[in-house]
Amino acid sequence: MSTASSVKRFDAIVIGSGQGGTPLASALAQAGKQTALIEKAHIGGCCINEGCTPTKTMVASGRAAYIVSRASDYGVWNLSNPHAGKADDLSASKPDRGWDQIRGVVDMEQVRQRKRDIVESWRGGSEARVKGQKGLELFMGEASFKDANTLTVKLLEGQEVTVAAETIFIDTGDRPARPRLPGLDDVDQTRVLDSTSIMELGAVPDHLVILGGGYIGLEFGQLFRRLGSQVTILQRGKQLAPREDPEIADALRKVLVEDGITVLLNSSATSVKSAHPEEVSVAYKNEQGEEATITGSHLLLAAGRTPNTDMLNLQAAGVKSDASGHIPVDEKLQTNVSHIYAIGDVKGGPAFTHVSYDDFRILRDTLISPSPSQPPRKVSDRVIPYVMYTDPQLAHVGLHESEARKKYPNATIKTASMPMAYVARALETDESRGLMKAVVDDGTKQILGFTCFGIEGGEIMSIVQTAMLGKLPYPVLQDAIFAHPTLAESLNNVWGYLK
Ligand SMILES: Cc1cc2nc3c(=O)[nH]c(=O)nc-3n(C[C@H](O)[C@H](O)[C@H](O)COP(=O)(O)OP(=O)(O)OC[C@H]3O[C@@H](n4cnc5c(N)ncnc54)[C@H](O)[C@@H]3O)c2cc1C
Ligand SMILES: NC(=O)c1ccc[n+]([C@@H]2O[C@H](COP(=O)([O-])OP(=O)(O)OC[C@H]3O[C@@H](n4cnc5c(N)ncnc54)[C@H](O)[C@@H]3O)[C@@H](O)[C@H]2O)c1
Repeated sequence: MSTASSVKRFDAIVIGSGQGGTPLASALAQAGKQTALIEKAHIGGCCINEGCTPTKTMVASGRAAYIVSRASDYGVWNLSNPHAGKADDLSASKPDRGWDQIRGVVDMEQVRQRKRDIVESWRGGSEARVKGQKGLELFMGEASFKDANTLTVKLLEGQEVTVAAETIFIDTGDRPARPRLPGLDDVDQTRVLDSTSIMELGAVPDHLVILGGGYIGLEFGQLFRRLGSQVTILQRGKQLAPREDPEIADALRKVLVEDGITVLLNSSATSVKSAHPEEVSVAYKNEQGEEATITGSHLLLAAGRTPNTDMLNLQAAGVKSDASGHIPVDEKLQTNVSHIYAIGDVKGGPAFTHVSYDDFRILRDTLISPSPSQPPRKVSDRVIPYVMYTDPQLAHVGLHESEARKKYPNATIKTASMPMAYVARALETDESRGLMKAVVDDGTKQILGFTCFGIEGGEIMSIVQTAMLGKLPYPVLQDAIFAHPTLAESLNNVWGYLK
């Protein structure tokens, strides 16, 4: 290993090629700032390589398997698997929905290859854009602070370089958390999966036991059920998706149970062991407080994520992190050291690609091209939507009922819940599971929050989000002409259930 004696100086350094860091580095370079982008693994960060893109690509394969399993519901023979005979053999009327047979017709290697191809093409596109950007130098290696303006980069090829800048942006994201469970390190590690390694499986697991009932546990749980695995989800809390409205979370649980997933609530894992080489067992405290054990072929760890700050040597720069390792920031994304900013998941709070990208926009509007007429937006100004890609999707924007009542104690808060079974388009397509729920201030008629747990819930939610952005009162949607029979048309009716 050789150490470079000189320091390479830049106007700005971005650490991490995540969803905010990559466009930020390009925007800085385009604004004439000599910029360094340091990335230790691959361009595009988690979203493109291990997060949104690969998971949603695989979820599409799961959806195809689901539709095949339901072919007879639509009066269609199972063309994908002529050996199975009439699609009736896989019909929804069977208690197990024919999942074992589906497993027999799923080519997991092809599912994986389709995912790899899409990831590679997205990553390649991002890489080409970064490498083609004038004024932007890419360092492939791991960065750590030497002092508040200087970083050491351990390049992937082995050498070290030292870089320095007046302004530094941290966009290092997070990684799967590994719970401290006795026995976890002693079992066959090929049977212990995280959100990255599970997408590299070449065969469908027999029985996937999932630790955690949040986004990752639920998206993968339903996906692998649809590909033919037996699935058991162990969730510590009293509901799945703990931040959601309890009515919605319960509807989600019912859908997953209907799909044949075993959901164990109020169940906290206590240890892991393996009595047989092809099995992994999780001991847990069940709802009654008794010790119980669940045994599967594989264990997916989906119990949250750990911020990538431990390797940054933040103390050398004087940057504070909190007990969880996240870097607290102010309204302008500044850390406690004024020339060092943190964006994306590493700062804590909602961990979504669109939040990291919006962090970039806030910095662009504050530091690179401020508007002469408008003050820059602040972190607290934004309303954050999100979609969990279960099927049906669980999409939400704004406040939940309990949050609205707490935030506006003197307002007349009303809520409307409408089953998706009342939506013509959902019935026609036989995809009517779930419900939508709206929260309004009935004094001002403003929409405070909206959830759609239903087919294409993300798209329906985005319509309501647009109305909220424009501060449209709900009666405007109630009386709007929507084309028939769209899913959007349901936004005429939901407000009729307000109480
Ligand atoms: C399985 C999964 C599915 C997801 N699905 C969705 C979804 O559907 N929609 C959604 O909005 N969000 C989704 N997310 C979350 C989303 O991926 C993240 O919120 C988003 O990627 C965060 O972006 P970021 O900018 O914080 O950093 P990241 O994208 O995490 O990028 C950080 C980068 O920094 C690099 N790095 C770390 N430390 C260093 C260092 N010391 N030196 C140099 N480089 C370093 C890392 O290698 C990485 O490339 C998903 C996440 C996972 C895990
Ligand atoms: N569609 C999307 O936007 C999407 C998809 C995937 C991930 N993500 C992002 O990634 C983040 C991480 O996802 P995640 O699912 O790992 O975390 P999460 O925080 O959403 O859920 C983790 C769950 O694990 C449970 N848990 C923790 N320890 C446990 C234990 N010992 N036993 C049983 N249950 C336990 C928690 O109660 C919690 O419900 C999410 O917060 C989300 O922001 C987003």
